[in-house]
Amino acid sequence: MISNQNVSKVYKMGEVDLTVLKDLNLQIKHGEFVAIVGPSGSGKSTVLNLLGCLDKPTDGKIFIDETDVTQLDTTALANFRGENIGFIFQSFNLIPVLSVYENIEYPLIMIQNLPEKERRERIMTLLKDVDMLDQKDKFPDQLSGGQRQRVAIARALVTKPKIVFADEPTANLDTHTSNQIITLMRNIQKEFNTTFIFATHDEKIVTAVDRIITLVDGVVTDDKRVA
Ligand SMILES: Nc1ncnc2c1ncn2[C@@H]1O[C@H](COP(=O)(O)OP(=O)(O)OP(=O)(O)O)[C@@H](O)[C@H]1O
Repeated sequence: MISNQNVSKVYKMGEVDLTVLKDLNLQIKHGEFVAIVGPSGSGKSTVLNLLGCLDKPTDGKIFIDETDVTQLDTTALANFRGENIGFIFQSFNLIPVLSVYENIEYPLIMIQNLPEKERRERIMTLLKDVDMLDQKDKFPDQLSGGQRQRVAIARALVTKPKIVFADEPTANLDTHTSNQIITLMRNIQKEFNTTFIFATHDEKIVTAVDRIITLVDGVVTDDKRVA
């Protein structure tokens, strides 16, 4: 369960304070498939960055299960992120000099001390799941947008995270490929009870999720279950 209490975020812009989130109180259970929607600049990415432990709130508390992540120092936060959280971005963020296989392997080498055999098994299973086994030795610039995003999804899942945050994961993809990617994430959610939290403008994602949280000017104005 992700739960936060009175979370706010203020960015300091020189002399000016820009408040982008006010008194956020959200609870998201394990296995939920949730979209955060709202106009550009409403604070969606900020919420993802805070709940995803990439950034700290100015005020308030964020619990992921029993851990108050706002109390962790930078190293502890990075370790917590590595063990519990995966990220998918609209720009894929693959490492250009690494092959598909190596891109997926990267978080395991960075974070977890897994034996080579288990590492290989996990990567090969995921390559099959995202239907990229025959592309495993290619480099990112030799792939289509949809293929890159499938690699990014495999990379986000290789550490077996409890929660995946996806910031506009379909923004650079055509309709058909977007639908494939959404179905892939839905299947993973069902199989592993992985929580997926999207920040998106994409109607295809909005119609696929179970819950829609609307943000306007840093405030939740609507939170509804749709499935
Ligand atoms: N590091 C930062 N420093 C200062 N202001 C920031 C920073 N990051 C975001 N902002 C501002 O905070 C507000 C919310 O930004 P955020 O990216 O969370 O919105 P969003 O809803 O995800 O927008 P979009 O749909 O365009 O991606 C915006 O006004 C933005 O300019």
